Amino acid sequence: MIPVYAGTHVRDAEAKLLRDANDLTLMRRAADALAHQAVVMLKEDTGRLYGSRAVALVGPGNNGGDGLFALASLAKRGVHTTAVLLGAKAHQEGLAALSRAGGRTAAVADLDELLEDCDLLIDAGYGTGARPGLQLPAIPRDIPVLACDLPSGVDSDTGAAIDSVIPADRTVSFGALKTGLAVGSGHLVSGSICVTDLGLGAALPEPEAWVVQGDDLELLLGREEDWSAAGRHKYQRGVLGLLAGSAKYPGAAVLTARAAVAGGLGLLRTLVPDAVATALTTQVPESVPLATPELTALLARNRRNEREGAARIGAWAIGPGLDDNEDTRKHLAQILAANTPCVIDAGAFSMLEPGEHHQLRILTPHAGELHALLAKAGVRVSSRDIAADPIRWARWAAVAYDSVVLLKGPSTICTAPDGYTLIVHASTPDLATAGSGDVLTGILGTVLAAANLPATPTNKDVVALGHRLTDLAAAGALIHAHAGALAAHEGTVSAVDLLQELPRAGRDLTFLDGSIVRMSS
Ligand SMILES: NC(=O)C1=CN([C@@H]2O[C@H](COP(=O)(O)OP(=O)(O)OC[C@H]3O[C@@H](n4cnc5c(N)ncnc54)[C@H](O)[C@@H]3O)[C@@H](O)[C@H]2O)[C@@H](O)CC1
Ligand SMILES: Nc1ncnc2c1ncn2[C@@H]1O[C@H](COP(=O)(O)OP(=O)(O)O)[C@@H](O)[C@H]1O
Repeated sequence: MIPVYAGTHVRDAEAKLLRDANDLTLMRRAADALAHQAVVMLKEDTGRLYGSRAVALVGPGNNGGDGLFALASLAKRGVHTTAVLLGAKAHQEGLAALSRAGGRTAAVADLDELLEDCDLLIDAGYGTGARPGLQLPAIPRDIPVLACDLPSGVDSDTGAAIDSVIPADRTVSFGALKTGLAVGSGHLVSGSICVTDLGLGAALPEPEAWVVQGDDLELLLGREEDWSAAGRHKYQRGVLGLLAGSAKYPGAAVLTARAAVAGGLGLLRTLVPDAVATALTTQVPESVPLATPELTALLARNRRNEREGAARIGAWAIGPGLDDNEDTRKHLAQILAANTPCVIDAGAFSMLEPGEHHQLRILTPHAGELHALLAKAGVRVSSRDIAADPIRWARWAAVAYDSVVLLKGPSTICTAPDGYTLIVHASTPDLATAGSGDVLTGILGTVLAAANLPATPTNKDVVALGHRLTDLAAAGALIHAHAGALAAHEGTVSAVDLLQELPRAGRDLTFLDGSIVRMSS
């Protein structure tokens, strides 16, 4: 897992470490790392370094300073370098270094002409010190872009980006991975990220979150595989209850059920409306229907916390395709009252109330659903605001609903009520396809059922269990993302494609495209 820090915290840590404002130690280290990546990109794109052309957008602060020192180092290696000054002032020592190395400066008015013959654009306009109101020049899409610390106009604390942001092919981030590069638009416009260690170490506060990597799966699942695992019977491998589907959305229940079964579940018990029952039995023959009278008896046993056996449902997956009506409200109330760990999605949100409870819950909204959940809790925030600061609003909902929240999107954010946060990067934009979220709910249900969590956590272990639940949520998102990567490898991705890749995804998760952030020193 890679720790993530708010950009302003990294800036504070850098300031703490420097003896005075004229100390250029860190800036030189940052500029060296930037120049190194520029060399790599120029060689990759043009096959040469000497005689190639690099243009940098240079802002008035230290970010611009990094860019000027990096250009100077490129100029010394035979690259034609030009610094386009965005503001009235620029870093003085950086300008002097560039001039000594034979580089030149130009005004924004000259940019279009310079870009006609340019092998690399370095975006060293604005970094962690950017304030709202920036406007950047348009850059043709075919020019490779290297961002200095973060693409200009990305909020390093939240990931919000201005409309004129220049998407980078690569970003060299200094000191630590910043939140603004890990989530939101910032993640989408930063390309491949390389983090350069500036030795900030103890000057940094606690990380704000962690980005999960493919090989973290076992750690997150916390599976204790000993010799007895092979001797487990199906009830010990996990029994999941499913409350899902409606005449309007029968497919959602089928997708969730199929995902749960493909994830390696012991047994699936299904509570679905008649309109869905036949489809479910035909398409998921492994599932066993659960009638209403049997549900009441089962839940009574759950309340007594009997550990295993056919009679116990270890976890519930609730919501995909669910209709808000009297029957489902009754069933939902019964299930929630039994305090079994559960994952709650989609159609169940309209029937959920904020407030405290004694149950381990994972809520899995997308930004639109989070907006509605927060509105019900008295918090007025638009889906757009949520996309601009997803960690903040996911945390609000986790507190309001006393639940782990898994906020879906290009970066999936899993957060516990105490603020513990994990980020899972999507492997492919193709994951945003109808039914993909239903598949995720099935995966999460299976992960929960297999985890053998206590039905009623005591106050003492509520924080630890919140973290465990967050880890499991991230594990589910990771498997989902990896299934997406495998399916995308074959072509475009549908929810059924994801299902087909699930058995493999859980097993061979060693890397995830798009989630790898390289750390260098
Ligand atoms: N603090 C340090 O010790 C280090 C900082 N480094 C670099 O320094 C950057 C932070 O430097 P700064 O704090 O100087 O901040 P920036 O260089 O990110 O931006 C601040 C400058 O931009 C101007 N500015 C910001 N928003 C504006 C707006 N909307 N319109 C017009 N002008 C605007 C400010 O007036 C100021 O001159 C980091 O991102 C990183 O690139 C690195 O050199 C490593 C060491
Ligand atoms: N732009 C995106 N790139 C990658 N993954 C995305 C993107 N947008 C959404 N996702 C993922 O796609 C899935 C969609 O879930 P959801 O919106 O619930 O779909 P549905 O309701 O149709 O099943 C989630 O796992 C989400 O994280």
